[in-house]
Amino acid sequence: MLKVKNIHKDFKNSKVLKGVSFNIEKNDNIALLGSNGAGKSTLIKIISGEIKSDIGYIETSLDFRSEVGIMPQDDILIGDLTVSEIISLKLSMCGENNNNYKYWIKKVGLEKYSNSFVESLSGGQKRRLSLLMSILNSPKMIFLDEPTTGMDLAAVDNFWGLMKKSDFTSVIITHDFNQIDNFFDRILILNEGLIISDTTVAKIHNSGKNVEEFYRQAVQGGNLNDKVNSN
Ligand SMILES: Nc1ncnc2c1ncn2[C@@H]1O[C@H](COP(=O)(O)OP(=O)(O)OP(=O)(O)O)[C@@H](O)[C@H]1O
Repeated sequence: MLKVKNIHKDFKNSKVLKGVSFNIEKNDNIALLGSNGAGKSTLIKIISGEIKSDIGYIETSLDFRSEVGIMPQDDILIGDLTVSEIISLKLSMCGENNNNYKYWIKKVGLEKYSNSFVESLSGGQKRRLSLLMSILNSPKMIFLDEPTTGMDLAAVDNFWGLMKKSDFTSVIITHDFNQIDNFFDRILILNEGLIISDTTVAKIHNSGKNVEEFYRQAVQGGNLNDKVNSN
């Protein structure tokens, strides 16, 4: 569905991405893992077109306006609109005029805030609204950058429950290792500007590890694909 080809990105003298390549196939649920500052958000911003790469390109036949949903790390919302106004705005920007959003607004638990101003929402409610904005037109593929940050426990549970019941092809940046083994089927680890591991959760489990153990070893000891694949 989408190919990431040889992406390089420098900021001033710092080489953040040094040749990142991978493919996303239909129905993949990919956890994009890496330490703070590894370049995960930068990669998502390049894929979504928010910033340009220095070298490399993205190949896809998907229409980013209507078929791809992006939830950035920082909420990009308009405070002096109401929740229902910002939803209508987003739907018209996607070229949509349907009632699908009524389904999703309930799913993220914001239905009673329809007439509230966005600026009056709490941090966790704004995060839920950002999530809603990325999925309300039922895109084929979603990129979520640390979606559960700031959410309370019930909202976090609700989020993972919603993801499990939905059939988005997804790439999610998360540090929530409690959920990774249950939800994702594929793991990408970004380390020092490169993908050091692109493997399946099934292979990790077959090697007798959980994803957290695999991740810790990968970032400490380099590429573990071979070790997992040989088991
Ligand atoms: N606009 C920018 N100008 C200069 N440096 C930047 C810019 N955006 C990101 N960086 C730097 O690029 C590096 C990667 O940042 P990025 O936000 O992509 O990391 P991340 O893996 O998403 O981290 P985290 O897990 O903390 O969110 C960091 O060192 C950051 O300071």
